Amino acid sequence: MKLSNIQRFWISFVLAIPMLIQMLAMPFHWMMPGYNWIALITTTIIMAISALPYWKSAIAAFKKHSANMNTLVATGTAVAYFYSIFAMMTGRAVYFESAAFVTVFVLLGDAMEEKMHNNASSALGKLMGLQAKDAEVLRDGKFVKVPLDQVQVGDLIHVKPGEKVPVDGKILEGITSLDESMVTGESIPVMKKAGDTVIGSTINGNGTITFKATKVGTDTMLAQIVDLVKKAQTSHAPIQNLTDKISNIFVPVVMIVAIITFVVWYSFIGATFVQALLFAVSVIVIACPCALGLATPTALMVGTARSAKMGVLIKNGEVLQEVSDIDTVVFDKTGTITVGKPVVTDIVGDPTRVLTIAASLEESSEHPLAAAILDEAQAKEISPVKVDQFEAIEGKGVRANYNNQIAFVGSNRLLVDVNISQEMITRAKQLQKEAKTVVYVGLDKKIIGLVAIQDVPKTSSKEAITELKNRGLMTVMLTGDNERVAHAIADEVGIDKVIAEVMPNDKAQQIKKLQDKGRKVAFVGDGINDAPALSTADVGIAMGSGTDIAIDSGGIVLVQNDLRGVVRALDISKKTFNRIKLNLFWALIYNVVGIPIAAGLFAFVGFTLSPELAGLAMAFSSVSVVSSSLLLNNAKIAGEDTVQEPIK
Ligand SMILES: Nc1ncnc2c1ncn2[C@@H]1O[C@H](COP(=O)(O)OP(=O)(O)OP(=O)(O)O)[C@@H](O)[C@H]1O
Ligand SMILES: [Cu+]
Ligand SMILES: [Mg+2]
Repeated sequence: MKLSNIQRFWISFVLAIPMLIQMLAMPFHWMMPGYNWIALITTTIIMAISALPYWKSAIAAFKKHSANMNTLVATGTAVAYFYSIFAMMTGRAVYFESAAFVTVFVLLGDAMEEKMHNNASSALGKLMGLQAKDAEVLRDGKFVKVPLDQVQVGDLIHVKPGEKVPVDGKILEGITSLDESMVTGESIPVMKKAGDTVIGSTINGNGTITFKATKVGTDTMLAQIVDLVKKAQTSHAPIQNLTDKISNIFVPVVMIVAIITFVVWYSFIGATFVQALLFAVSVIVIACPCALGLATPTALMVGTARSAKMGVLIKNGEVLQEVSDIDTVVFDKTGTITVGKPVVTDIVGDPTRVLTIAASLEESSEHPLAAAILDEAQAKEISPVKVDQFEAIEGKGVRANYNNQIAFVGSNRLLVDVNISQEMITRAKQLQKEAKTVVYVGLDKKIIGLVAIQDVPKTSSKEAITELKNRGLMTVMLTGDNERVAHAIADEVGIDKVIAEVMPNDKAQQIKKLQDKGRKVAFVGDGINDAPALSTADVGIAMGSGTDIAIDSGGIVLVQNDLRGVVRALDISKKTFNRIKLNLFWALIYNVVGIPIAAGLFAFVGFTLSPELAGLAMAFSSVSVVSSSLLLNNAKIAGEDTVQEPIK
């Protein structure tokens, strides 16, 4: 049977109670009958079930010629324990309580960490518990209730007012509002209609919908979020390497200091062998750097869980640490700053002719601009005609044979060797200044018209960018679109710098350029075609799209398609990382101050620490570090509109 740290703590604690009573009774000169034997037996059990793992780890480290925190715990407890056995056999005073209490106190820190871990995962468990138990699924022409695990991709599901959406899917019929706060952190219900995606475990408002299941079981968004947060919580932050390094130097140094303490007290000051030994043991115990070991993981655990509740998924500790150094945020334009749903606003030239040619060519394109043109054609009841030799020219447009003539639709980069009227050029510039993307439609080496397409900024973009600028960050827009359009949109949302007319493949290169200038860059994109840019940046922030959050290239995934998530990600990461630094500082300071006291430097003013008091002080430092991490739950984060239930 393997005991948990919490169990080991309680067993040791209960067993140590007789020794506690004896310690408290000491000033009254009361001696527990048979105390030595009671202490021997209880301490032996405590050593066997609670201290042994520390000893084993210390021995394993010793064999590899290294030392760790357990080396200190093991040495301290072993010295006190074996000396006491020797003392008992030779009729001297015993110090079993030192060995016992130090073990209890070290375990207190470990047990607290375990408890915190359990709570964090049960909070995640609660998130999973939000799932519906069953679903009303269409089977053999009728909607019937089936258990959740029998729902399959493609099933048609009926959701009534107030019910939970069982799995992820796409609405086929009905209009409703959904409370998605449990997944996205957004407290305002979201309107949903046919064609929109729904997320499993969200709560239906007062409409009735029928939707088609697209993701079930472990593929659902909620399952993915839980998975991601779990991984993040057990991940490593680079600053931890520093902790390990400190421990590596620290432990041998402490052992030497302990030996010096013993020698000085015994040989030079003339203390008894036992007194000198106790000073040395106190030094070893108070130096135990377990608070140092708790500083990073506990803060990481709270920080990542907290951010997940706000719809910001930070993949690991390394990302969290990187984010706190960021000084530049680069945004993709389409779909990131803008809504990503471009609409045709103006047509220059013969509208029917221009749209017919444009739509015929765009039919084979997957570009968002193509979708806008096709929507417009459909609205005007213009049907595309078949073209041949279709060719997509990346970052420029499309070309094809239209009625045996070469036709193209695209940016001004395609305007080589073609005739264009001065009037068209002027109109194009004008439209671009209105933040509209101009697409030229050419036929047989002549521009026959323009299509102006607008993609408006999201309402939240300006606020988010202002917040980022308030925090002293430089904001940059990166786009394949025309310079004038890019500037018009940048001005609208307050972006500092524009890098326009960038070929899709060069986006990563542009980020590299900024990095070469010494900038620490975060790139925000939709994760669909900006994977290279996302992975080149120091931190890649991928905007969630629909129900898919398994975006590999981003270090951070925003569940909501909203730039305010970037601000939150930044704030939480900074706060968590600062907390880690504060924790480390306290853990270190505490050892620096504690060791001289334990070594008896203040004995001349009558101030000394017995090993068990040193153990108590050490436990106190662990407890304060854990509490400090928990306080992250209460830290204020910008834009947090709901009162969050803290994760303990
Ligand atoms: N299928 C297309 N139809 C019409 N024009 C196109 C097409 N593909 C590209 N273009 C032209 O090339 C330009 C650059 O395209 P690209 O895909 O690189 O960037 P974008 O989607 O406009 O902007 P962003 O980089 O912000 O996503 C577009 O602005 C447009 O003028
Ligand atoms: Cu410790
Ligand atoms: Mg694009």
